[in-house]
Amino acid sequence: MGVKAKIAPSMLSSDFANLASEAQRMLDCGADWLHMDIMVILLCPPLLLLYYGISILLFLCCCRAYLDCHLMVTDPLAYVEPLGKAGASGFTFHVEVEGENPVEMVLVMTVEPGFGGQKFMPEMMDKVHTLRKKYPTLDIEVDGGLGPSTIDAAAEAGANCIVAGSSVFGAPDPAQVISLMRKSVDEAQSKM
Ligand SMILES: O=C(CO)[C@@H](O)[C@H](O)COP(=O)(O)O
Repeated sequence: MGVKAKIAPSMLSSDFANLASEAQRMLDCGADWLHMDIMVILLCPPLLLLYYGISILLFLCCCRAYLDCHLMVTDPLAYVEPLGKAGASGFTFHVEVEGENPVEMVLVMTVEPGFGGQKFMPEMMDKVHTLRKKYPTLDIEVDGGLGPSTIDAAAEAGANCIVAGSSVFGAPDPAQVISLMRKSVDEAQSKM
């Protein structure tokens, strides 16, 4: 058995006016984590900012800080090479995956960030596959376009942390979607 599946509904697809109850609903449906895009507050009208800001602060109080590294769609995998190995170029930040202060998770974006409901980019799976081969115990997260029709591609490439917004919040039975995605990750991990 490889790494544990962690299913993280993206709160970007939730009802923002009821953030706390939406979060609880997802936890009741079996979510392991709740994914929050902080960029959302930049898009809020000023009067709503305070309300959302307080909600988000309360929400974050219940969260564990996670040391991670994001790979945007156009970011090369070399960003997460160990420091000494890849060397640091003038404009590139390299992040240690192994060593004294390793990252705990690498997030491979599978859409351009901004909004939910976008199409999954299967070509990003090469990054996931390469990372998984190199780092068998690393938490590898994918975010964007994940749902019942795309989960197998991500799971088979080696992703174990799954961020999913519209497929979970838009489902008549979110618990069933969460469970299906967990099963796909568990099955893929059991073969690794
Ligand atoms: O960061 C983002 C998009 O910017 C994601 O967290 C989305 O919220 C995922 O939504 P779906 O693609 O699953 O609908």
